[in-house]
Amino acid sequence: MKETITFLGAGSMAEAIIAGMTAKEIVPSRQIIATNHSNKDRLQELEHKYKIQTTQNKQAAIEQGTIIVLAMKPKDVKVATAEIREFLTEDKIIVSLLAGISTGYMEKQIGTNNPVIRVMPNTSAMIGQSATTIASGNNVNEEQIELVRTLIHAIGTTTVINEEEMDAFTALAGSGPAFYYYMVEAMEQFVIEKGLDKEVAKQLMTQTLKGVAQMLATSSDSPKTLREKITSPGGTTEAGLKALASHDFQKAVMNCLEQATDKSKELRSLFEK
Ligand SMILES: NC(=O)C1=CN([C@@H]2O[C@H](COP(=O)(O)OP(=O)(O)OC[C@H]3O[C@@H](n4cnc5c(N)ncnc54)[C@H](OP(=O)(O)O)[C@@H]3O)[C@@H](O)[C@H]2O)C=CC1
Ligand SMILES: O=C(O)[C@@H]1CCC=N1
Repeated sequence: MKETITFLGAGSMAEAIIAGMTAKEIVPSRQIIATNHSNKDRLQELEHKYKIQTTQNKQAAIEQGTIIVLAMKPKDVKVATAEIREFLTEDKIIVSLLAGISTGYMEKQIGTNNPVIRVMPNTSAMIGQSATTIASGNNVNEEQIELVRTLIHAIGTTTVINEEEMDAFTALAGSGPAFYYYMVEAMEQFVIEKGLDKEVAKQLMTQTLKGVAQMLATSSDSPKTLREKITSPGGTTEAGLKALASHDFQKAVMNCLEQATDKSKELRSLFEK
């Protein structure tokens, strides 16, 4: 691919995408540029690790990039876009990773007719396993969305959605890995309390999770049926599930997703002023 990709922001998500893209060699490493607010050490770390280019000169970073990835926190978007506006020629595609922030706001904030595509990846991009959703703004054509899809495909699956669905999909897939990790952390506590071998337990837990993911992806059974096939009457699974139900597990999970979805909306209302 001939594109040059500039990351404005060099934190966790930028690194996960850079790691995924460089591993797949979708673009040569030297065609990836990263810049940030002020952390020079971080830029050096990324340059060293992924052989990409880094710079503190935002003008140079933007001028060289054909695809500009906004990878700062929503709270920093106003300052960040103001800093680059004058260097944005209209041929550049803007990809926004920002949770909650709409393409409409981005278009207004940038104040040009640049195409804006909103992308919600997750940190599994690092190993090419992100479940990424994409929604396009007003100035985007099919070719541009396909280009970004191809690029994002290097970090996992890509699904084009309506922008109204983005808040809920941010909860499910953008934040989603953290919710699964949280469950594994609880299992780790159990492993510690029982004095089990941590390495053995880790291997068993990760293989179990991989198996579950594969079953969900390939089986024609619903999650409920899959669960029921494990649950012998009067058995161990039933005992465990009863304990989860007694702590309102389902309610807790639904509430977790509801709160994450609402926060995405709240970010929009907070920063889109
Ligand atoms: N982490 C995740 O799992 C996911 C994150 N996202 C989205 O990605 C975005 C980044 O998140 P994450 O990587 O976790 O955040 P981090 O806090 O890890 O990184 C933020 C980066 O933004 C940089 N930055 C701040 N201000 C500016 C500026 N004015 N110009 C250029 N760079 C700037 C920071 O630079 P410095 O260090 O120098 O201050 C830092 O490199 C967020 O909007 C988030 O919603 C989306 C999906 C998943
Ligand atoms: O927590 C956040 O706001 C970001 C967006 C999705 C995952 N991390």
